[in-house]
Amino acid sequence: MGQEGEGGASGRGRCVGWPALDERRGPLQASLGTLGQRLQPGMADSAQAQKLVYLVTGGCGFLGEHVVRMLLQREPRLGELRVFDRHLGPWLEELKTGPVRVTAIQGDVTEAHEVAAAVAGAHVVIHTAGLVDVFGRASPETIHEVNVQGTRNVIEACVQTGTRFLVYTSSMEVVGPNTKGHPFYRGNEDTLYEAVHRHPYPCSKALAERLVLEANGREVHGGLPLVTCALRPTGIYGEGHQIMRDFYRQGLRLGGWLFRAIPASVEHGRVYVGNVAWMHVLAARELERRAALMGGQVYFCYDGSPYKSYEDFNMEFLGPCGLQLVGARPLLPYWLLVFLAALNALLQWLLRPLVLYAPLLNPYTLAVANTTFTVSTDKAQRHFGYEPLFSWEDSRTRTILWVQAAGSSAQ
Ligand SMILES: NC(=O)C1=CN([C@@H]2O[C@H](COP(=O)(O)OP(=O)(O)OC[C@H]3O[C@@H](n4cnc5c(N)ncnc54)[C@H](O)[C@@H]3O)[C@@H](O)[C@H]2O)C=CC1
Ligand SMILES: CC(C)CCC[C@@H](C)[C@H]1CC[C@H]2[C@@H]3[C@H](O)CC4=CC(=O)CC[C@]4(C)[C@H]3CC[C@]12C
Repeated sequence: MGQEGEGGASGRGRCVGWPALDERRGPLQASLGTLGQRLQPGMADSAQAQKLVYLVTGGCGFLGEHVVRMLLQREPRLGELRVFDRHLGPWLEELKTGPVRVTAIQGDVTEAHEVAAAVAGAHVVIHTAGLVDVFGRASPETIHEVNVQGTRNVIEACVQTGTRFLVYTSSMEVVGPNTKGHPFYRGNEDTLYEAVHRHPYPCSKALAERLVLEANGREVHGGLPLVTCALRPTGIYGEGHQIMRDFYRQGLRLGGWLFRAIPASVEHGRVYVGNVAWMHVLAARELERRAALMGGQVYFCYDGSPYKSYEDFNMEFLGPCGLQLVGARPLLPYWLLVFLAALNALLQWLLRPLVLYAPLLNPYTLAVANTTFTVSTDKAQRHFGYEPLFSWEDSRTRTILWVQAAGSSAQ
């Protein structure tokens, strides 16, 4: 961790039941061979400084696609854009006809040699690839492998190949909500908070974030220091948000009604995907010039989206699409929700040998949705000039248009 954030909302909490980082070192060192000798990129030290090679891992995901498009629109020094993902999207083809060279790389972050090959020669890596699973679809081991070992592979690839700038997509979940349900009200990067994780997803994000921050300053091939930072978005919404689309479809199936489950007074932080992408592009752009300030730092990522409960916030989009949220108060008592969430968890465990049962409601998602967690900070603005690119009105309109289109099609 850098100068700021010591002892605060640092994400250095405990991961209950998980091994310490050092116990899971990967074989990357051995598998890299001579890759490190191919290039020694640095953004300001060559005649080619104007044209940069960017790599976006997870570039075909919800956030990744927005980062890719944002880079193409807003990074004038972009010479080549490498998009690395386990599943490449067909939309990439249309980008290949533009002025910037776009290279699609199908690969797996858990495969060290695939990561190293993609990283070699890149000036900047934006590492968004991750397994986002809070519903029990994937095993804890798989989540750890992708999110922690995958991140370790990215770091080692940077070190071995001489890539100096790494921006990591972390999550507000590395801080909380914690397992005790403590509220985090308009907190910032230094707010004291007891981060205790039990769920594999926040655990993995916290461990990965720590790896990234500790890698800041490591000597990369060629002798220069690695510069890293981590961005912690709150709950992301916008075009491509599958859970929003699922709520919309569920509401349509229920005749246009959704039923309140969470008190309106519980605030849940949300941020528009376009602004998250913009913050990544800005952070990546400024990392070299402001290495001493930004290196090893974490930044919460949020914008002017209103502070509301998870359901009331969704209604900002689903309401104009014709849905109604029934009830000024939760229709079911909280103890019953807790019971149902526990029942779902039990059923998931019992049915696992036969079928994957992974409903939205489980003890973890209930705790997250039912605990106030919002941020308010100007650290990203002070350190690298982040201001949201999209106003709340723009973000809302864009999201509504997408929900309307996605809800009625098979997108
Ligand atoms: N969705 C949200 O509300 C938030 C997401 N985040 C973080 O943002 C990042 C992106 O998340 P989303 O776009 O929401 O998820 P997503 O699932 O839409 O995107 C993740 C991408 O990573 C790729 N990926 C997964 N495993 C891979 C592997 N082994 N090798 C290569 N690629 C792999 C997937 O194919 C996918 O395209 C993640 O790191 C997540 O932890 C952080 C805060 C909030
Ligand atoms: C009626 C139920 C209790 C409503 C369930 C809603 C949940 C599915 C979602 C409520 C909050 C969401 C999470 C939150 O926005 C923060 C996140 C950050 C990430 O890094 C990944 C996604 C997520 C964990 C997000 C997942 C869905 C919710 C739990």
